[in-house]
Amino acid sequence: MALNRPLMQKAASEPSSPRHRGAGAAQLDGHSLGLRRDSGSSSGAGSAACLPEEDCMKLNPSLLGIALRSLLAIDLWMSKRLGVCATEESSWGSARPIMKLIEVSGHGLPWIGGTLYSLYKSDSAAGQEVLLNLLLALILDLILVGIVKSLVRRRRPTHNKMDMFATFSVDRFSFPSGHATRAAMGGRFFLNHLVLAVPLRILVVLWVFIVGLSRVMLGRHNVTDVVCGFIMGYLQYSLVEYMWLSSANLQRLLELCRFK
Ligand SMILES: CC(C)=CCC/C(C)=C/CC/C(C)=C/COP(=O)(O)O
Repeated sequence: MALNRPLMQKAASEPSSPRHRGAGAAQLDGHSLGLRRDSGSSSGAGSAACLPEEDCMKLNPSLLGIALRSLLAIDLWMSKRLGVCATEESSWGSARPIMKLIEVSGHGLPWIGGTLYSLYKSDSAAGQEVLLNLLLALILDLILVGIVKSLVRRRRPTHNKMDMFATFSVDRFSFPSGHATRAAMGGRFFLNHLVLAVPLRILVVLWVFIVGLSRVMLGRHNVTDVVCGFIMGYLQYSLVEYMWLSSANLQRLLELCRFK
């Protein structure tokens, strides 16, 4: 294989090689993932034709790459079509105020504020334990979503009107949807820690899905941002359960803080 190495090195050093694209190309969107055909053909069919079969396979798009690109193309197309409340002038523009109300119901501010207020009002040890764990879960969610958003750096859909209230700078990015992670995690939290009648349990599940759908309808997110947000929020809840702080441990933690 020594004979092929210079050729392989040449191919790898082509500017059109994904490895050599700038930082902007790390952004996960339709453009950077090559929905357009590459204009530079030197690393394409032309040079691939000169290589032995196994090297050709390395340069040709893999099945996984094609599947990913197709999924992204479908995602962008579906998200654009579903973004019917993106502006007042959109086809369902009159439903925008109700969508924004749903947006507020999944925002971090009322969730964290509501939990702090309930904690202040709570006079039972069991209630305080649940609320403190919910507060920690909400903070963990903000941190994890912030980290993933700043790593993936996917831009929000072009049809989104950036008029959200109380956002962090990472919220200019869209993957994953913070509302979706919070809704999925908060929904699971409610279902597991509140004794709710069946109609209310159904309402919680419906609310989770409506929050997710409203993100796409408002044009804030692509479908995959929301689906992955749901998965991430679901898993975050499992992590919270795993790291659950009992009231005895919380007491010890508070004493430790007081001691310091
Ligand atoms: C008490 C305190 C510091 C709360 C911060 C809550 C806050 C500003 C959270 C950000 C929520 C937000 C705008 C998330 C973005 O959601 P996407 O679904 O658009 O990703």
